[in-house]
Amino acid sequence: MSKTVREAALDVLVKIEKNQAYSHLLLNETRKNAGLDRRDSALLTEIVYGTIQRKLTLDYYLKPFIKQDLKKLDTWVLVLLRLSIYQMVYLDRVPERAVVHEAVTIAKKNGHKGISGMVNGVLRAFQRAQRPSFDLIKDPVERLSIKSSHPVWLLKRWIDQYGQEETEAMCDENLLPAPVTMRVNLTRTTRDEVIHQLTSEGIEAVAAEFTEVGVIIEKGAVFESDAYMQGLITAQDESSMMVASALSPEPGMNVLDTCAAPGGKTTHLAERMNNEGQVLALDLHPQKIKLIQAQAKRLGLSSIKAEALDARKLVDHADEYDRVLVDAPCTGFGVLKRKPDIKWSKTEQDVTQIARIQADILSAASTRVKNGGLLVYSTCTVDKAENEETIKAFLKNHPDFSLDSDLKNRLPIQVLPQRFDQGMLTVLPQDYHSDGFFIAALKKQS
Ligand SMILES: C[S@@+](CC[C@H](N)C(=O)[O-])C[C@H]1O[C@@H](n2cnc3c(N)ncnc32)[C@H](O)[C@@H]1O
Repeated sequence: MSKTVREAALDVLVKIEKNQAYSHLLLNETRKNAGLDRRDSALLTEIVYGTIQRKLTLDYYLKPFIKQDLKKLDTWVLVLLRLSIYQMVYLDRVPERAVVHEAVTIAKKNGHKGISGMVNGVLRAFQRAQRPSFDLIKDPVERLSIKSSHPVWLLKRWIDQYGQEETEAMCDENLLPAPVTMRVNLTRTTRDEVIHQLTSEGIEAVAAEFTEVGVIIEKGAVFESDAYMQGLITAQDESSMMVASALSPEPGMNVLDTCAAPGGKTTHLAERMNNEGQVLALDLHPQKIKLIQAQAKRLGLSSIKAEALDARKLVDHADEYDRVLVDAPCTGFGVLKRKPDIKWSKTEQDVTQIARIQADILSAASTRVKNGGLLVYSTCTVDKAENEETIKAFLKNHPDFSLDSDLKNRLPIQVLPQRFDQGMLTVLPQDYHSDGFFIAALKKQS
């Protein structure tokens, strides 16, 4: 029997709550399998992401109506209440009566009469009551945490690293929908031509503001478009597009991309090189190599070669490269707009643990840079322990490398002065409404 949108949303959210899946992968799979039409598919995405994104606020709203500790509720009951309240508070187009009715129907199907009665009682009482003010929360960090639905430990780190004002701006930005951004494949077309083609296919697209190869999709199923199928565009955030500018590879060069899957930056590098020279793309996970190969094929980039390898083993290799990219695995705290479950699944210990892996990859990758060549380190996190501190520790142990202050001149945007520190750039999500990102350019002595 096929599922309704809310039943599908409940299934996805319960799995994510139990840390059994990543939201974007599970949502893609559910959208494919549940046979939902485009409208229901969009509603499913909105309910799932919205409920995860606003989890702490939703629990704050729920608490006055539940006698026991929320943690003692069955996971599916708590999640059902959260997703219902999310719709009542944040989705104007869904009538509240319909939300309550469907929640009660689902509760009846999944549980016993007592549970459906409780769900009915809580949601009806919530409907009648006034929402509690956040001003009732005395502690300022806790207040921001509940209001913006970010964990306290993460806020403390950000306030320490960026100050109160930037942290609040980052929290506000993280609650906004992420833009759908495409990169134009300049080996095949121009930005104007792509926008023209997309428009003729019924897709609303405009030139991106900060990068010369970016296109923002305002409406339409871009991944089903001919322009996408013909390899004229690739999904990529504007911040992430800056990495290729930082690395500035030239046609004919020998380039190494050490953490490459699914190939967003590898393909950008090959496009910038006009498909001349070679880009060797590595990734730890053999099953991800075919993702890189598929993208290279779709975009017509024969200069890309993809292989499985733990980048930490590069010390044992002999080849040297003009340009080396370490787009390191990271906590992903810069992409909370797109992947809100990261807020709840990652811990402070993860930051420390991943910073160690980043340092090891960077150190091994640096052995493959030619004299006078360039090494770029990037992440989609805003945590300084994974960014500036990783670079500073690297420079201490590698006196043959120095920060390349010319990075600023290669970037496609006017960088906010406070975000640039010698050869290191931090983009906060609120700066350009793009992903939070870090890029450091390191030059090896000639
Ligand atoms: C941030 S993602 C890379 C995204 C990619 N550069 C892009 O633009 O599409 C980090 C990648 O590093 C890979 N990875 C993790 N540890 C690695 C290691 N020790 N060696 C090589 N790749 C690794 C992960 O599998 C993941 O695909």
